[in-house]
Amino acid sequence: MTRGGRGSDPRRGGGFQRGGPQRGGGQRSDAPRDKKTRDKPVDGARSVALKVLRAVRKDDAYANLLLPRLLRESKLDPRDRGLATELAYGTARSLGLLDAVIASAAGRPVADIDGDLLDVLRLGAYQLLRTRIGSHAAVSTSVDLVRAEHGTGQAGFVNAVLRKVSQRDEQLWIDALAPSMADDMIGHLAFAYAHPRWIADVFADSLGSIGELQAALAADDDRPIVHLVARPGQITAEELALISGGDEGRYSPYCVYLPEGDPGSLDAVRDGFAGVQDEGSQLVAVAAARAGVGEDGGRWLDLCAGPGGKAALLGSLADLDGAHLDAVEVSDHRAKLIENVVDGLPVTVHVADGRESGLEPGYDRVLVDAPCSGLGSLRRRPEARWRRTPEDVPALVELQKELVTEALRLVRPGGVVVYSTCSPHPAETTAVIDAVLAADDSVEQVDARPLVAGADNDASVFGVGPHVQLWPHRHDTDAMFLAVLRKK
Ligand SMILES: C[S@@+](CC[C@H](N)C(=O)[O-])C[C@H]1O[C@@H](n2cnc3c(N)ncnc32)[C@H](O)[C@@H]1O
Repeated sequence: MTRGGRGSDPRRGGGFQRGGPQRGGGQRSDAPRDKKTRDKPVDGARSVALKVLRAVRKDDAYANLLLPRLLRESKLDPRDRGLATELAYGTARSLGLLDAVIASAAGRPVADIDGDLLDVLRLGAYQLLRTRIGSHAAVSTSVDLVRAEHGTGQAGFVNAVLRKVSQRDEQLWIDALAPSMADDMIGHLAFAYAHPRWIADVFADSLGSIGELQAALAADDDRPIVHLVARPGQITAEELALISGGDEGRYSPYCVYLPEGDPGSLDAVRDGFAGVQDEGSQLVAVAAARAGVGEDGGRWLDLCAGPGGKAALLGSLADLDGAHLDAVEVSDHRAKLIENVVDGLPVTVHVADGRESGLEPGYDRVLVDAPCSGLGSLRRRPEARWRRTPEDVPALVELQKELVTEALRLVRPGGVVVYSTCSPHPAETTAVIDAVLAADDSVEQVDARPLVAGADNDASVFGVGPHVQLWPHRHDTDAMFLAVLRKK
């Protein structure tokens, strides 16, 4: 490992002011690099992870969309692909914790560190604090990445900061930097499990106990296994489990858990008999298809349908039932994505605002899978927790209420509206339902639990009802919320 020049090793005590490296380090340098250092090969898995982190920071990229493309284009072997995935997603999830540690080790706020160097520091700090990768490998590969792009001076800065980070393990850094449990339990857990404080507050409001909050935050940090949906009428979950080597789901009759392997390599997925879909999302579509409506006239509606996961499942069920699904989506691009997944099904896609779709009332079943903060799928969207802000929520709540109100106008008496969010935020879930029920006495809420429990489960695994709030730590699903409303 290169030591990075005079005074860059914090354990030797030289070159640091107030516990941090020299002020000059970490700022962009245009100094020419010599060919020898520039050409030193860098680690392939870490390069891919770094590209993802950089695109997330600079271009607002989505890690879970970009990484699979970069992996396909790379020549990495399966082991290195796994490492790149762990490093890109793990680092993107842990940013708040990593930045606090880096700022302390560097002796300056991360906002004062060059963004490109900060990406490398985050990647290195993640390896040091949250993986079993040895500190020598974590530091030296980070130094190589910087040297290849920026030359020896900046590499020295990164070397110095990471060596300082490596002097404590994660728990010691948490002890040093997080609020104490005695003073601020939620603040402590938010820091330790790398969640913004406001999200930990929201989860605490919804869960009501510190023990459960800790379990929920920890579950967001676990890498979730892939859930497959077996499209009804095309393949059964039993068959899909057999050919994929997975296990049938606990709640959804169409779900298969795929603990390992690339779902894209399965013929059933390539041929459209199966898809990737969280079991919680499947249950929303299942509830919409199962809810009692008396005689079903076969007019079904999905009012917020893009990119089409639930529309594809509902469309398959509609096909088996002799029904037809109208799928509304405001975004042209996302409407095209729906078209791709409902090909051959009795589904018509409409590009329209769900609040004024122009569709005729009289639907038997309407699904409102509303645009929301997405706080329920943080484990599947690594960087999302650091992008969302509490200020995003009020406008979403307004839109959610307007969409349910319109859905209730479009449903016939005796028909049902299923309202769902991929968020456990009480403002987006129970408060929306309470407001709708208070405003319209022609609407009643139906117990959603028996609709999702399946034959083998007691409805009480979904709480006290009448709505269902799923959680990763309780149900191994995304934290989907669903409520079923019937027009009297
Ligand atoms: C949570 S996503 C729906 C996910 C979808 N049901 C699925 O399973 O794939 C919400 C969708 O609503 C769309 N949307 C947002 N505002 C809308 C509006 N006013 N009318 C209709 N769709 C809207 C968004 O573009 C987004 O595609």
